[in-house]
Amino acid sequence: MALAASRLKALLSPVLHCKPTRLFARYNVAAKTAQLSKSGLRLYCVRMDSTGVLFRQLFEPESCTYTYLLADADTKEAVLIDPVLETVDRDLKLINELGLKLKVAANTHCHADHITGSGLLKQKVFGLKSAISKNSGATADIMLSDGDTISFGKHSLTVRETPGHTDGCVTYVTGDQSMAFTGDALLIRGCGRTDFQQGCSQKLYKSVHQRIFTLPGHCLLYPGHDYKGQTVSTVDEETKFNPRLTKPLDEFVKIMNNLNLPKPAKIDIAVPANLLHIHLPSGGRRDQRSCAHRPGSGDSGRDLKLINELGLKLKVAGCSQKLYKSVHQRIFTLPGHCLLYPRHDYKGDRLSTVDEETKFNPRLTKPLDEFVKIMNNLNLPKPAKIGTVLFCSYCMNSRKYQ
Ligand SMILES: N[C@@H](CCC(=O)N[C@@H](CSS)C(=O)NCC(=O)O)C(=O)O
Repeated sequence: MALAASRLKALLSPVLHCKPTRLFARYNVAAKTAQLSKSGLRLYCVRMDSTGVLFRQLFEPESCTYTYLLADADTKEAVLIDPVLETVDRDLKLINELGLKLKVAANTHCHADHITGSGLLKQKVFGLKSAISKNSGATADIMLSDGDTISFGKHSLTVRETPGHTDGCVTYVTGDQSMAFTGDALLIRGCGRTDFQQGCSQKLYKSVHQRIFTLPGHCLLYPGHDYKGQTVSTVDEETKFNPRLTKPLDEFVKIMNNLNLPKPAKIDIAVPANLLHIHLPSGGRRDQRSCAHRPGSGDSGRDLKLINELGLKLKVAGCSQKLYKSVHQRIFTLPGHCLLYPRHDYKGDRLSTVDEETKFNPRLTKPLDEFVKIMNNLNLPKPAKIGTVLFCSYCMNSRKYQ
């Protein structure tokens, strides 16, 4: 019993050791053992202050990602920061159990190591809005800029742009500046890597020093990941003990240039999926072509293995009916003289016109049923890189997302 109590105290120390400011004296802090993972015991924190912010820190063990749930205890309006695809059902169960109304799924950035849960959540929660920085290159219902706020009941989160790990990284700060959700800009005693996705050590250093370390010293810092079982820190702690960011800029840059971290295992899938499907079919950009241009496409065997491991169903087939409707309603309705530039051509034709295609396209001038038959009998070999490239159309077609 005594051992359990001392262990709990040790686990809670980052929270309990915060300066007991007037604000914190009002916090009722409790913690509950939540999950066991590779790296040991995990917590999720339960905090409610007298102003009525309900808070949960949730953990996804495979990518070591933290998802944060914040809600107004009176109105029950809630925001979920950085949901992960694999834990959407767990998060929704908790949200329902607590009787909350999830309003916004807010991403701190376009993740490279896991697929955001925003899209799937949008399928499951009527009226839910996704949010991400306008600098992220991704699409969402709410495209955030510095200083924007996300409200939940009488509470809000303010957006601070903190680029460096990626161009579109933001930190969400509670209205009273008692908590900040730093995504991958600042990790506990660490920081996000800067070796891909527009990463820039100089930018990251400036972001952390100017936009995070300038918050009140007692401000609790909640990172996007932790790989060692740490759950929370404070501005005071990180300005004193962060082994990278307490260094002068030139030393920081050297450290970052020599991290030699392996690429995240899911980067080839996560980045395109997150860029294109921050919100999935209910309105996201459905541009399959873009997938081919995302960095890192390559090992389709590995990607297929991962898709299987994730229990996803790869359904790469398009839908002839949808395509027919799209072309007839959205392309053939353009002016007859409109020049059409295809994405690919295998015969050397570089352009056509609406007039020409409506008259001479051997497939699309046919009635729908004939078109479907033609399409079902093309018998083309699968593109060599299908595992990587068409992951995105998987997202568009899988029943899971429809
Ligand atoms: N092994 C993990 C990826 C670990 C990793 O690279 N984490 C990123 C954040 S997710 S892109 C990072 O910035 N780490 C910084 C650090 O110092 O660890 C995987 O394969 O997913």
